[in-house]
Amino acid sequence: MSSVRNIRGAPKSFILFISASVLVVIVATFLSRSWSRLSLISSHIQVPAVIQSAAPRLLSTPSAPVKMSYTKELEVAQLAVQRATQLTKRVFHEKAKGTTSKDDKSPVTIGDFGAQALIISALKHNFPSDEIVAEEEADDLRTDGTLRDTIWDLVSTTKLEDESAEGMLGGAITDVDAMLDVIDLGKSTGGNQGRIWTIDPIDGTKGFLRGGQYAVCLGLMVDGDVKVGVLGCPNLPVDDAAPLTADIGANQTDEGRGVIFSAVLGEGASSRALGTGKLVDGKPISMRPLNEMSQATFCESVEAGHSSHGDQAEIAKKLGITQPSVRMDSQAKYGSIARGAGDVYLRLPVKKTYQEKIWDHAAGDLIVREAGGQVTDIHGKRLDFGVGRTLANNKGVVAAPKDVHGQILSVVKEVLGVN
Ligand SMILES: Nc1ncnc2c1ncn2[C@@H]1O[C@H](COP(=O)(O)O)[C@@H](OP(=O)(O)O)[C@H]1O
Ligand SMILES: [Mg+2]
Ligand SMILES: [Mg+2]
Ligand SMILES: [Mg+2]
Repeated sequence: MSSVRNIRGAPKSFILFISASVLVVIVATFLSRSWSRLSLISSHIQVPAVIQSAAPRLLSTPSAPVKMSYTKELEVAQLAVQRATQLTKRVFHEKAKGTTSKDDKSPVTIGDFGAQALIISALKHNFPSDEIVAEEEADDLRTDGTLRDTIWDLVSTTKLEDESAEGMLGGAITDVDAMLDVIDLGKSTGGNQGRIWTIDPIDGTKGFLRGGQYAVCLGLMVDGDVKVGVLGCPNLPVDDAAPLTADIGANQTDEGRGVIFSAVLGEGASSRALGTGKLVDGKPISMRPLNEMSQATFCESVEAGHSSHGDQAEIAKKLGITQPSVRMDSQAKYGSIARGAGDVYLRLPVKKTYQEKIWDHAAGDLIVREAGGQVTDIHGKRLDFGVGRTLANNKGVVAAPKDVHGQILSVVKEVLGVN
């Protein structure tokens, strides 16, 4: 009796509060059941395969997330390349580039050494047991104090503007001796076992010195197969649709220039503006469809000593191509055809004995293949990155859209007289 009397005697506001709470519980229960039913239905909806492959991140359902491979490797590689280009851009705009000559008479600058130090330091911080095949070594810097100190000056003052991005790369190298040791970590002999990064800190050093195109290149091979490729091209237009030219104008401004191309095996290729801090968003790239062979734009090296201009011109003529080729230094050629600014990249041997270096091709080869292209040597063999520091099993390069690669290759073989 007394309890009934208590409820009856309760204030109106208390009764209102209890009723509202009960209502909230009922509504919440209903919503949560409907949501799980909705999730169940959505997990049974079949998304067309073509859409799934184009936008795996967007269409992944909570029950079956699409797994992206090498996510950390890709992010570290892109940030490391972005940081290294900060250094190379400083040197590019300097008159004195600290150029010396290597044993093979090819040039190397303070930019090459500095970029290699910064990239290896980032890789070692994140993937300490991975091997590295890099172009440069520190021998000359150990005997030339002035050169060493100039490079240390650059390396110790180059960092990404975003703290978390810089932190991801492990921050600064501790001292000048550590820098020399870091540069020399790139001496792996390569091969087809395990994880091996390959670095070209400045590809197209001659272009870099001429005020032309160059690229900072990084690739990850696993058991001899390239899985991740990144190219930083500070002097190419950001705009994927910009007309193809290697020229950057007389006043060499950075305005509207600087692009990173990247690819992960099986996941497509993309481009994004080269920044100074965090990575900006990228967008997918693909080679352009070539309806008429006569309309194709060919890319080739500026240096006649690196690729035969005469053979290339004869091949183009036989294919009915009338436009002159676009000459461009570095792997910027691979990036340019991958985004459809050009169509075909030919690298035709000049010397029979020359072996192409893996760092000159690893990233570009993957980026073009992931953008819908095919890359082979002049015999039609895939580039083999698993036989050491050079492409000892290959001669030259033929990179073209998949559907016309065979047609171009047969003319290459005919002109060069090879099988
Ligand atoms: N005789 C030769 N044939 C082919 N490539 C050569 C060569 N001599 C040097 N190279 C390579 O050509 C690269 C530049 O390529 P490109 O002509 O497409 O710009 C150089 O890279 P580095 O500039 O990193 O040394 C170097 O490794
Ligand atoms: Mg070189
Ligand atoms: Mg190179
Ligand atoms: Mg180089």
